[in-house]
Amino acid sequence: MKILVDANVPAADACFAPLGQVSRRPGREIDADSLADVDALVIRSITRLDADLIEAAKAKGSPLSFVGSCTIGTDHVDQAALARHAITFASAPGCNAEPVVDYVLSALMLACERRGQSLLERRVGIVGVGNVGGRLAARLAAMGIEHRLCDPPRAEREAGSRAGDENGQDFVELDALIDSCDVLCLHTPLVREGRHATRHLLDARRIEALAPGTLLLNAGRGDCVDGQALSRRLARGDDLAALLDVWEEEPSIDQVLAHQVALATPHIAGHSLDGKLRGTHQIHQALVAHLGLGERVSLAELLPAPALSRLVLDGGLSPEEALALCMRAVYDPRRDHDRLLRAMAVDDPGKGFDQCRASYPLRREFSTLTLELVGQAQELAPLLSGAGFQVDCR
Ligand SMILES: NC(=O)c1ccc[n+]([C@@H]2O[C@H](COP(=O)([O-])OP(=O)(O)OC[C@H]3O[C@@H](n4cnc5c(N)ncnc54)[C@H](O)[C@@H]3O)[C@@H](O)[C@H]2O)c1
Ligand SMILES: O=C(O)[C@H](O)[C@H](O)COP(=O)(O)O
Repeated sequence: MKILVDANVPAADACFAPLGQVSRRPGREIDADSLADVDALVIRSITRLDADLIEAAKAKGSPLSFVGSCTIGTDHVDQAALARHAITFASAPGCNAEPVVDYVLSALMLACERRGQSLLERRVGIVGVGNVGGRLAARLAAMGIEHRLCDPPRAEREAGSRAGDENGQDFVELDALIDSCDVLCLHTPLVREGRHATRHLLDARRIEALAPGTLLLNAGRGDCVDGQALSRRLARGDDLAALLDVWEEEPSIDQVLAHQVALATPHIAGHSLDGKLRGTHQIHQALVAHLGLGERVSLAELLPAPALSRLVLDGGLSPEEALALCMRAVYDPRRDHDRLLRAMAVDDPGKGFDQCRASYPLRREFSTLTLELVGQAQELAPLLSGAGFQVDCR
């Protein structure tokens, strides 16, 4: 069988060569011609697989019977159009939820430090409490950081049973969340229509309602926030800080907004090596199941050992200092902000955005670092393990 794989899918040969003949192509260049003789397609989020492309490929006689997206989000795929042609579809739920949470904690820590505030004393509102938002809530709870949850679809589904997360928190309405939190984190999918549509969920009215000093972070989808309204609000300079990983019109993002926000990153919140490999491997599993075969490679075989696996902490660090040190040892979001602004300055901005993602530096997850806590530093164990690190008390 012929398998076409986006050029930015890691471990494609290990996962797909045992199953057929693999060819690679940049995700934005996958068109009907390239699908003409392809049985299985493996993509990431930048390939817009809409009804027109699927119909055009089928009109060319494409034998396509499987599409796998190595991503959590699925808004780039018209699943109804695939179903009309009996094409099996699989995505990779949860594959990069952990690195998104690493990103959120690192970004919030940085923003709080810059403002001379303590992350541990802020109240975080989480919008969208699924794989990402749920894991964020769990880590915040373990770190003792106050948080509130907003997820109307879940609140509805779970009405009657206990609504809320594992820690027994109830869901609140978005407007109430905005009124009561000084940090707002968006982890919603892009839902274009229906009662719980998320396009411009944060519209001009809600952006106006954010109190001065609020930190607004979006790592869901760019269209969930009205970028123009946010840009107008930021232009007033009343101390709202926006931390954006996702943007409207990616890769040709609003250049004014990119320079107004406190942190601008090129849709890489989930781009740890671990998260990408989990995504590829989940699609490997889906494809072998589709073919009625067994797994050909395990995830453990794909994951290399981390370059930094152990750090020894002795006494003398405050909880905030220890957290910042350990987070930055694994992931420093300033690198991604600086890379993006540099890349957009020297090249066509859209190309620069894509280039930053395609050449993304190796990044591992908090859980790959073991912290050896010695003496007084052992008091930090609950906080540091709550943040997601492995902890070893001697
Ligand atoms: N920036 C990145 O790199 C990155 C990485 C992974 C995922 N994502 C995005 O984050 C989204 C969420 O990921 P996930 O794994 O948590 O997905 P998920 O499907 O597990 O959870 C999404 C949650 O959002 C809720 N939701 C839907 N509509 C809502 C609304 N109107 N208001 C509030 N909540 C609503 C759902 O009920 C669900 O609980 C993905 O769909 C993807 O678009 C981005
Ligand atoms: O939905 C997802 O999983 C994420 O948004 C993912 O990290 C997007 O990355 P891409 O597929 O564009 O490389």
